[in-house]
Amino acid sequence: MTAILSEETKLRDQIVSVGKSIFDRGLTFGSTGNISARLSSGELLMTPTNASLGSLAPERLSRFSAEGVHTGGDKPTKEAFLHQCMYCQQKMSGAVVHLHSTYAVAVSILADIDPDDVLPPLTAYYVMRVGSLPLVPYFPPGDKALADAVAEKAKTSHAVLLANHGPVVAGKTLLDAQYATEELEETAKLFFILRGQPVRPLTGAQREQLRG
Ligand SMILES: O=C(CO)COP(=O)(O)O
Ligand SMILES: [Zn+2]
Repeated sequence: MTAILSEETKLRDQIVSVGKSIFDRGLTFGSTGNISARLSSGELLMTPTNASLGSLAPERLSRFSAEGVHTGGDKPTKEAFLHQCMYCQQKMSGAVVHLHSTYAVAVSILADIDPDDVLPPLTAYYVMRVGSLPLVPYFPPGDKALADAVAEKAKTSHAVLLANHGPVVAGKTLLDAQYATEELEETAKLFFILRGQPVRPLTGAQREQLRG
């Protein structure tokens, strides 16, 4: 019992510190974005709706049973279904991060991107941490249809980009999900810096080497 409590306490504190770090560096703003993390019991902790990631309280995080029932804490994020879909499709995931990070959102609004894989493989770390990034068609935030559309794309990718909205990224741990989301945002920024210039993305063989 003590071990279970301490795992949960540590995870609650980690969600709060990751949220603050993300918010303080302007990677999401206002009350946008949400974070969830999975306990070894299968229960989920999630950020509450309308909460700023910069000032989360560990004891107020929403809690879900392994069966997906809200069992405690404040009213959960309106994207709770979306987070649950990511865990269903990406079985090894221990955490999911969703942000409204500016450059990734900007990419999600462009008319001429490849919906199967939005960003080119510009750097090794992008390939290592993100890999591929399918675009999920637009649905309003919190719409159950958005969660269903995410489930479809998340079958093949742990990172997806919501059209006219922002990224959703699953990771084995909360830090993995955080780092991958940050890598995605920086690559979106590079994409804009380099737009209109001839670029030399990583080749297929270079990508394979990183995956190997
Ligand atoms: O990013 C958001 C919706 O997509 C924020 O919603 P919540 O405040 O309900 O978490
Ligand atoms: Zn959102």
